[in-house]
Amino acid sequence: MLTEQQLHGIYVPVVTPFLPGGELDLESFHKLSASLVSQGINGLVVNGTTGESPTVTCEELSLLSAAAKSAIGAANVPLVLGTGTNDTRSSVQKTELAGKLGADAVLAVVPYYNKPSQQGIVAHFRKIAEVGLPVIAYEIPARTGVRMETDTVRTILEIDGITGLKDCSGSTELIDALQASGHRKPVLCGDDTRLLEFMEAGAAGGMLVSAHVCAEDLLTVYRRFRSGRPEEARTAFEKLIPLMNLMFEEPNPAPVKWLLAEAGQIAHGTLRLPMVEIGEELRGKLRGIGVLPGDALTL
Ligand SMILES: O=C(O)C1=N[C@H](C(=O)O)C[C@H](O)C1
Repeated sequence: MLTEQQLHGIYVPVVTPFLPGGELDLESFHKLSASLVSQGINGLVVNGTTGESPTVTCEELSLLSAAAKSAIGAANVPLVLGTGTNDTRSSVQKTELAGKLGADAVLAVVPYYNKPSQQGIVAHFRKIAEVGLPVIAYEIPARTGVRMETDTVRTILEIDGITGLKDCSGSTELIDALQASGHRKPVLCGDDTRLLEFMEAGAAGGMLVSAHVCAEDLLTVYRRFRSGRPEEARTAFEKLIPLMNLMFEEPNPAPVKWLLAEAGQIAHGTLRLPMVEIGEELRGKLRGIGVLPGDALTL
């Protein structure tokens, strides 16, 4: 079970590779996960936003979880499964399933689309936490359509079993307020280009789609910062920003899937509708960024 101390560093919300017909490509998933683990990442997140969770069935989640566990092997890398939906009952059922599958924690997004009140959001997280598996609450208002107030986040972080927060709120306002009021549960940054800004504000690391492509570089940034070398961390980090920006020039995970397929790290860049492949213009920009085979970024 994930502890607060383990919720630090660079977590990777791994893509869910599909075959051209849309079926799971477990072979690519296993290969990619094993490669990320061997690069020293601090946590593997399956079925997050980047994993196209709205399209993944419970049966598929079970297969992905087994493949992820096999890829992790004996490494000390926590497995986090995305179980959040906009229906509390189904989020609880998926979290129970995650427990049976041997996950170390779950990632539960703020309910999207149905626009719950702040009290409703707290009640949702209480129910999920009651399952007994560590929960990482996931704030991403640009996707969910509802923003948690700071007091709501404080209340949620005080619930037993809520281990920390993944913050994709778009600024450090929330983490600044949490730090100012003495809240110490770990916060992971989910906005790739803001990782350093968040760590300066007290974040324990990041859960970042870019880590598929530059895990070792992000780990270098993280370690330099944590060992008291912020300027060296910044020098390394700034080199990654153009790549990170391209990862969001079309909706995530389409850019990263295209790049991983082009680099031969997954067999196909297939997405499930309503996500579609990136266009020619972005392909050209990604080809020019210097991360395809033989072009590794060096910090
Ligand atoms: O899947 C995730 O976890 C992430 N989702 C964010 C998004 O898709 O907007 C981005 C972040 O890098 C990780």
